[in-house]
Amino acid sequence: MLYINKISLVQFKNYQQASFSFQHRIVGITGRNGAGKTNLLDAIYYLCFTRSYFTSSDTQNTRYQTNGFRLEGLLEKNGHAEKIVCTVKDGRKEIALNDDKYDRFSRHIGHFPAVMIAPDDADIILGGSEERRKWLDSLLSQLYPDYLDHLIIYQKILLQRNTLLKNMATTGQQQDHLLDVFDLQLVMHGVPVYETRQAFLQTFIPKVQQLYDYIAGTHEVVNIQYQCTLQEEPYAAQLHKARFRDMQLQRTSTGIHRDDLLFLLDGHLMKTSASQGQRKSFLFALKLAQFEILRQHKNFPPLLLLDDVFEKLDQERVQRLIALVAGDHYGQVFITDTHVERLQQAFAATSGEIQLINI
Ligand SMILES: Nc1ncnc2c1ncn2[C@@H]1O[C@H](COP(=O)(O)OP(=O)(O)OP(=O)(O)O)[C@@H](O)[C@H]1O
Repeated sequence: MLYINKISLVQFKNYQQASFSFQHRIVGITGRNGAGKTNLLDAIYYLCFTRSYFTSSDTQNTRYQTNGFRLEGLLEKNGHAEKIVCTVKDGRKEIALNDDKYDRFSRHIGHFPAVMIAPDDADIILGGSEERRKWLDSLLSQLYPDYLDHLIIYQKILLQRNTLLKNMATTGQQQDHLLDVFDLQLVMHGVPVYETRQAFLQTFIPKVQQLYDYIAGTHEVVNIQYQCTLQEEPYAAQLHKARFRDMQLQRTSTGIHRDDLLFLLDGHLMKTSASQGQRKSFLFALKLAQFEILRQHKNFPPLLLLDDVFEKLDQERVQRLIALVAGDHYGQVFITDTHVERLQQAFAATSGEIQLINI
């Protein structure tokens, strides 16, 4: 099991200094708009992922007019006490697990799995392909450390290759030998990422379908189509063929950095055809399926961070969601709402005892 027992925040977003202790499996966080409910969930997320769910800029995570922040979490994982400390000062970040500093933050990913469901998630459906890759990468990185390693190296090589293409255009100097080296490395690290994404989606889709039917309360066929240029022909051949075009474009036009996922409902593209309610149900199904996969893989449930769900779903669907997360195979659940009574009422019908924190 994974529990967070206490979190302390110093100069994190709107918090000057605060700590919160969590005694129950279900924790309700209430407070007026802008009180800092989402920021508290994000602090928990930060300790698990070494970054905010909402922004990659630590300046935005640092309280205005200060030069850094500190987060400390006391957790319990499978009976062992764990302490995570993250400090950011003058742009320098350090993360330590049980007082041991990480050389590479990516080593932390996957040890403290968590799933966040937040209002901005609609971008996964409505936004560009980058949003969908970001979501998929975050999930697969928690499952497979190798995946994250390949991805990090791939992105580094991609950047170098694109810089070379630009330099070649500026100087007029052909550097085929160097391009050959980059291409080889892109293949070495891109193909495993492609294979992992492809294989994962096969097992993932049935889970999303099952959860969609449950949350929506009706059956519509859900599908996720993986789109990758590597499906067409071997990557090495593709890079070779595209070299002239890449030189003209001054960027790498083929590879897993261009992948996309098509979300379909009854065969129609969700982005353009689904109703708002259908999209919301799908997002919950997607995130809860993610939770399910992580739970099976880790042998314990991840932390579940539910932000503003009452504003997003109608009462019937909220009640089905609450019944699900209050059940035994869910672990610690954090849920925010502006209305204390609404939160209490939602859990009243379940056996889950709720701790309420008003901020
Ligand atoms: N870097 C920062 N420094 C200080 N305050 C910040 C910083 N970033 C955000 N805030 C403040 O945090 C508040 C938003 O907090 P948060 O989103 O957690 O509120 P909330 O309780 O979830 O609100 P809602 O109910 O509207 O969703 C805003 O008042 C915002 O000005």
